[in-house]
Amino acid sequence: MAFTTNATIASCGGKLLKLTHKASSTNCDMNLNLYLPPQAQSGKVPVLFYLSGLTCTGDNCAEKGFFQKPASEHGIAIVYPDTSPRGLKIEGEDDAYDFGSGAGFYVDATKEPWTKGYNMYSYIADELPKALFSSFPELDSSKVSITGHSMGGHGALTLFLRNPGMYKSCSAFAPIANPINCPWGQKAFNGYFGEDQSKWQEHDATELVKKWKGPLSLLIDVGTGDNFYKQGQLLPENFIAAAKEAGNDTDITLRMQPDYDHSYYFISSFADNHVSYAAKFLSSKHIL
Ligand SMILES: N[C@@H](CCC(=O)N[C@@H](CSC=O)C(=O)NCC(=O)O)C(=O)O
Repeated sequence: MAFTTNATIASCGGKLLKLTHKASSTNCDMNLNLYLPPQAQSGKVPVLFYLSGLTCTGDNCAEKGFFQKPASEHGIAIVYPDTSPRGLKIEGEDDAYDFGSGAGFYVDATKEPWTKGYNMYSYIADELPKALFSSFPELDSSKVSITGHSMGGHGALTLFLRNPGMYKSCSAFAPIANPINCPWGQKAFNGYFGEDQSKWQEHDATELVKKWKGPLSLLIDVGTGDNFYKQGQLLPENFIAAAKEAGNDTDITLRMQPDYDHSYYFISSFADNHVSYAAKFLSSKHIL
């Protein structure tokens, strides 16, 4: 068994499993939470990955995101991964909230010493799903969607746009939508990639959407009271403008939610909408 189950917690009629496994891409043991809805006891269930933001582990959203209730109603499993490797003993790893531990940015670092395990792109896109699908036969590997918050919203958008067909749908809460043009993204990309701007562009949702071919559906929520939005860390308008310019057949819904901030009060207020959105695409009846 690839995973150790540290706890099994009853939640909304299903089970929240607190798991640990040894990951080669991140060069350390990784913790995560997996929510199995009640429907998983009698058949395969679709899977929604939730990527968390800066400073988070898989616990923040599992505890206060309010995803389990709608996931139980729709019969969807939720995967809540960690946001970086931990304890690699890289100098400076724990010095800042927005770089290193808790801030893996869902990229594979190309700059030393971060190459030692800061490979959250490969971990989320490849190693973790493979491990989960081989250990949990109740998870349907053909029906996978992705969502995320802030740094995790950037992760959700970029993984979706870089891997056409891998995910049935994508949505995001307050995503860092144009990291190459905001302080958080510039710090992270400079740290993980160095000055190679081509690498930066490969992990920028606004650059990636310009190259997207064919129809594109997305749901994005941002709060008008979000201080990080006001400081120019999120830049959702740049993403929308790039998608329009690219002339794609787009169905991108950007909802500016009045007064909401960047916190889990915001996420929990719209979690049911994002699970329902994924459910529509994960349903076998939905035609892509
Ligand atoms: N401590 C920092 C801000 C950290 C923060 O707000 N993290 C957000 C995600 S921000 C983008 O990725 C978060 O989800 N925090 C966890 C929580 O439970 O709220 C500062 O003071 O600026």
